Amino acid sequence: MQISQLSHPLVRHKLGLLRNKNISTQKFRQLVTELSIMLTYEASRHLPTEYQSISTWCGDTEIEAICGKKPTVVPVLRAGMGMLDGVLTLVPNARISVIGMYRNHKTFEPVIYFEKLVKALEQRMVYVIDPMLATGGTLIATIDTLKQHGAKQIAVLVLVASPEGLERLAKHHPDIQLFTASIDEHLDQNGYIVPGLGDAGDRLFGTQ
Ligand SMILES: O=P(O)(O)OC[C@H]1O[C@H](OP(=O)(O)OP(=O)(O)O)[C@H](O)[C@@H]1O
Ligand SMILES: O=c1cc[nH]c(=O)[nH]1
Ligand SMILES: [Mg+2]
Repeated sequence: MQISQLSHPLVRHKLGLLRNKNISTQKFRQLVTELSIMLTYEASRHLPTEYQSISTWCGDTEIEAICGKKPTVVPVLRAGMGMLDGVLTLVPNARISVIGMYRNHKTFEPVIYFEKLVKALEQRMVYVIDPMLATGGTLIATIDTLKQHGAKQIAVLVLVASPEGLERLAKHHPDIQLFTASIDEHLDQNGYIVPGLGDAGDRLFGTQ
């Protein structure tokens, strides 16, 4: 699995702001959007382009345009929804495939409760978005599902990843790319990332 941890000062700064438990729900959402834009910028680096002829004020010229089937972005409900605006800011024509999954509080096993995917996944770049990669169970199950439906080129965008979750995900899905703003210290006994962000879904939706 190819792992990219963003080292840009804006990413480090905004992630630091996000870790503060005293920020408002509105501020938390805004920072998640800004970080998602930067993750998308990195993750979309390898989209293919082709040359096209256009007319300009000074005559005809060749420009580069992104080509191929439109990418699909896959927010993992709920918390992944918080990253969607950021991704669509840079890739506004992306198709949206939704997977709903929550983690059982005792076993940490993922439970799938919604699935609506776009067609022709095998021809698209697939961007999976979820702020937290903790035990890795949710993303392993999400990618299992996407591959069963034909997805081949998969990149995962997370804000914070645990070393334990990364190792597990890499074992199950060595062929994917992963982009993260931070690889944190460890998981605690409740399956939370330390220092992490706390419960990202609750902080985004204001349900804590
Ligand atoms: O790597 P894992 O151990 O599987 O944990 C990570 C998952 O847990 C959180 O979702 P949660 O279950 O809290 O659902 P929510 O998004 O509805 O809050 C988070 O958004 C991930 O989807
Ligand atoms: O630290 C964690 C782990 C799982 N889900 C979260 O929202 N935060
Ligand atoms: Mg949650």
